[in-house]
Amino acid sequence: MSAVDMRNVSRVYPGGVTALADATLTVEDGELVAVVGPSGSGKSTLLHLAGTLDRPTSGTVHVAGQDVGRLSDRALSQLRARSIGFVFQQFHLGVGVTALDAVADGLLYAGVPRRRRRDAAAEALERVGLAHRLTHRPHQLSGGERQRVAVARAIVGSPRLLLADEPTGNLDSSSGADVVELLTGLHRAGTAVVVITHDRDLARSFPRVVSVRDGRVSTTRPDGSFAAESALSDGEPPSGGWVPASPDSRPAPDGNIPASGHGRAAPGGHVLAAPEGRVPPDGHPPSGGRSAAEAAR
Ligand SMILES: Nc1ncnc2c1ncn2[C@@H]1O[C@H](COP(=O)(O)OP(=O)(O)OP(=O)(O)O)[C@@H](O)[C@H]1O
Repeated sequence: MSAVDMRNVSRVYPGGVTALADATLTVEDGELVAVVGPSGSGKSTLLHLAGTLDRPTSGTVHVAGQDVGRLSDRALSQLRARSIGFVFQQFHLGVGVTALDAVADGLLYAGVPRRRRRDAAAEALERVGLAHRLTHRPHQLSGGERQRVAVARAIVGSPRLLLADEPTGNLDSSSGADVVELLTGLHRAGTAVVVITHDRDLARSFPRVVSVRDGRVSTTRPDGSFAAESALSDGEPPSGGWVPASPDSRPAPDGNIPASGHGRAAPGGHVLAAPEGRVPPDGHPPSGGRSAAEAAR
C-alpha cells in the first residue's frame, strides 16, 4: 500500500509561479526516497503537498489511503498528526521549552492524553540517543542534538510517512551522518522516508531518487531505470510505462541521453541511467537504571 500517492498535481502560487506541474509520485510503505533538484525547482513544494501542509491547485493527493482533498481541516490535522512526521533543515524549539515537551507537543493533535504524550516523548528521545537530555532547553543543546530532537518529534507518533527537507543542511558531517542513520533506521523499521537533499553522495546511497526540475518530477530505481513520474498518470504500473522525462533527458535517436552520453534507451522505450549509478544524466541525482520514559514522569 502507498504511504502517499500524488496524481497529476500542480501548484501555482499567487502571482503565477508554477512550482509543480502535473506531478505524479507514489511512495510505497517502507520506501526510502531521496528528492533532488536545483534550487527553486519545486522540491519543498512537493514535500509540503505530500505532507498535506499545502493543497494543490489541481490533482489529487492520497495519504495513508485517504483523499486529502475530501478531508475537513480537522480531519486533515488528525491525519497529519497520526500518519506524517516532518523534519526541516532548522528546528525551532520554542525558547525555554524542554526537549521532552517539544517532542510531546508533536502528539497534541493526535488525541493522546498528556501522561502518555510524555512517556512516548521520552521513548522517542531515547531512540535518538537523547535520553540524557530530556529537560535540556534549546540553548543547552548542540545543533546536532536539536536536530535529533526534531527527529524524535517527527517519530513520536510512529508515522507511516516521514518527510525531511534538507535535514542535514545545517549540520557538520558527523551530526549529519547521525541524522541520516536515524532516518534510514526508520526506513528499515518500515516507515516510508522521503528526504530532500543537495548531497549527491547521500542521494546516491538511497534505493530510489526522485528528481525535480522546473516543477516536473522524474525518478530512478535501483535497476537504473529512469522515468518521468508525471507521465504515469493513468494508474499504470511503472514497468511497461516508463517514458522519457523532460526534453533534456529524452534519448537522442541513437539512444543516447544527450546531457551525458551515459544513458541509453532500452527496448520498449525505457530510458536507462548511467550504469555506474542511479543518477540521471543531467548531473542532478534523480536523488542502567530508569528508562527515559520513567524519568519523564
Ligand atoms: N509561497 C510562495 N509564493 C510564491 N512563490 C513561491 C512560494 N513558495 C515557493 N515559491 C516559488 O516556487 C518555486 C519552487 O519553490 P520550492 O521552495 O518548492 O523550491 P525548492 O526546489 O525546494 O528550492 P530550494 O532547493 O532552494 O529550497 C520557486 O520558484 C519559488 O520561488
